[in-house]
Amino acid sequence: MTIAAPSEHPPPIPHYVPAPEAQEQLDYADLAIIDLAQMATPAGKAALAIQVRDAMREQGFFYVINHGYTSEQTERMFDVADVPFAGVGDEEKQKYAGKMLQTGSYQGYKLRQYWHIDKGVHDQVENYNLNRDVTKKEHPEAVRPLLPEIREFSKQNHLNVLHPILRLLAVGMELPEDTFTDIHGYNAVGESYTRFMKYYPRSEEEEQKTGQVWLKGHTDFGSITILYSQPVAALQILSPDGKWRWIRHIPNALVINAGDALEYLSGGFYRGTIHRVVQPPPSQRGYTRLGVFYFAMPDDNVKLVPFRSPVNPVWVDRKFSDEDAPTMEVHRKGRTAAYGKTVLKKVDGAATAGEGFGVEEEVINGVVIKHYT
Ligand SMILES: O=C(O)CCC(=O)C(=O)O
Ligand SMILES: [Fe+2]
Repeated sequence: MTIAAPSEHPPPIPHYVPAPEAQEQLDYADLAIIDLAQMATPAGKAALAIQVRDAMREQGFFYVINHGYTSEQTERMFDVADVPFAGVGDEEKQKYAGKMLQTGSYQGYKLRQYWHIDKGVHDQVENYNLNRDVTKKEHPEAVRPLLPEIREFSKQNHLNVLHPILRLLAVGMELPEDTFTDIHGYNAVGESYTRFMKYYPRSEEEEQKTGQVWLKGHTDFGSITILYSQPVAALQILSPDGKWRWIRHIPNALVINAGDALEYLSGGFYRGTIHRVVQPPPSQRGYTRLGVFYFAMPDDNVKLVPFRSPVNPVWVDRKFSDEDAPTMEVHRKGRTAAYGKTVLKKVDGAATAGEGFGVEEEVINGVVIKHYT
């Protein structure tokens, strides 16, 4: 399959109108805003490296602005993102469903009700995932004319967002600037991918049984997650003081966080921050919530062993030794196949996450994975 260059006149598609911004005063996380335009000068870059290092170590989440896409381009991507959901019928969706359990890969649809959330309640969220090499799989008919744009979008995220951030993170721990970009090749074998995600309103019964949790607290398993800010408040991060705080919408900003792979590679210098998705506040209930993401991960053959650096010579609470460290391929397959499908074991939440927290565990490839409620 060959994919044409993006056309100057992209195919017309319906416009996705998101919910209005939340009316409520919510307890928002106070996150740093990283201006990538400052990368243009050496002094700006040095200052950014410090900002990114501190933001990543203190909160684990930050915003990025001036990433290269205009508001119009971002808005168009949200329209594109809705096509696999609103523009494809149920039967065709089934045909392109991902085979997570069999392949450990997310490519294709994750249909509604696939993940178990709590007390027999399953999720109400659809995903459509595409490898940055969009020719790796077949796509539903309505998506095919949009592949040139989606491929450009992945490339933009990989080269103009992910790579600059990885350079700043390497400098932040006094490693050569290309330490992390070298193992996140755009053309290498690996699964960095674009995800479109649509949450649908749930029934009152589902909300009650799950304590309004749509997606349990978790860390992402890749290295960096890029989320395109959208208006429906629902994403919360576990702040350093142990409180869940909301992520505020900043138009055309990106929300960035680290996942487990970066924690392993940095020897715990940067950590995967726990986040979850809950029912939106009353003023935004009854709307769908459309998400656009780029999930980045190291190349498949990368062994997830820490890079020692002058600021981080040893890793004290590491989960496995160098010899036992999995490759990214093994790590992602284990996490993808198991997610939402295994029986979780309840553990003493107060001891791990603080008073009032429920924690459940599962063991994947010998590593304990926690889920927080
Ligand atoms: O929908 C969101 O805002 C976050 C989703 C998320 O955490 C994930 O897909 O890993
Ligand atoms: Fe996540």
